[in-house]
Amino acid sequence: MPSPKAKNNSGRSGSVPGVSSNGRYEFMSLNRSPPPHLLQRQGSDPTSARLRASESPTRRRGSGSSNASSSSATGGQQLPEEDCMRLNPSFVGIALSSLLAIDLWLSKRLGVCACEDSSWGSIRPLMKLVEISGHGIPWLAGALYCLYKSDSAAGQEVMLNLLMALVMDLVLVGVVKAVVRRRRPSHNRMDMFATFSVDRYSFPSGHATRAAMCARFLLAHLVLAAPLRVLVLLWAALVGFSRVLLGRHNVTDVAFGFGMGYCQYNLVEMLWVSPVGLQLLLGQVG
Ligand SMILES: CC(C)=CCC/C(C)=C/CC/C(C)=C/COP(=O)(O)O
Repeated sequence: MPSPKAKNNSGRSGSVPGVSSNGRYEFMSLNRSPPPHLLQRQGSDPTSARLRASESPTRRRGSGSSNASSSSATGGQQLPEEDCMRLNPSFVGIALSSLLAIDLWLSKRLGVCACEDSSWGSIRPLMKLVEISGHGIPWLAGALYCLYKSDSAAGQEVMLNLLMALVMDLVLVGVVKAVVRRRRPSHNRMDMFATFSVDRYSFPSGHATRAAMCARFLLAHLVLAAPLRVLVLLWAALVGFSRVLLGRHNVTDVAFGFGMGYCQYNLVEMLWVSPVGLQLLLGQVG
């Protein structure tokens, strides 16, 4: 929009704002005759001409076939579609790109253990221990071991369901990573222990999904004492936070991972294998 100052100036110097053939506002002198396509757009009434000039680019573009025909008749250029998009970006687009920019900036700032030389590089070995505590292999091995050692039907049922939950988590995270294909942050060092090929992608954080899902599982079925319940929650939060500190993930990867892991537990409850189902399963296996 032309500024009020410009409008006043135009009143004094005899200039009026107009829309040029390339879609941008420009001032032209009343002393010179305007191009024919502007003459046709503005008509004789200056008020309506100003109103038309203040319309959004999209509205201007779609305000009637007469414009298109006048522009083509006069040899004026049509505004390319992608220029219109840039001139009138959607609110959702702006919100998403802003969120992405904040995410990248924040993740880079928080990646203080990304390497030994980083500002908090000295606690990197500790963060790598936290990383291993949320890795798939110790969890799968632990659940298998407990299933093997458990002598009660109830214990076997819980461990079997935990094992299935862990496998389901690996599959779901693998699928989402393969679809989204978001690269890990540039400051990440790819020195992770035992990864699949999809683990070169960062969205969502597999450690965060597992931590959230397993925390809910433990709280629902295994850990009853209040202090231990707090410890489980702290562990899950630390696993997620360590992913960003180590530079493995952006903040949004971990946030989405926590949400996804939380929802995965609902799926585990829905697909829960009961003692009857377990007997049938074991009968078929045995
Ligand atoms: C028995 C078997 C096939 C186990 C595979 C366990 C495995 C390699 C899990 C991958 C865990 C991992 C490194 C996930 C990546 O986590 P992010 O938090 O970096 O996404």
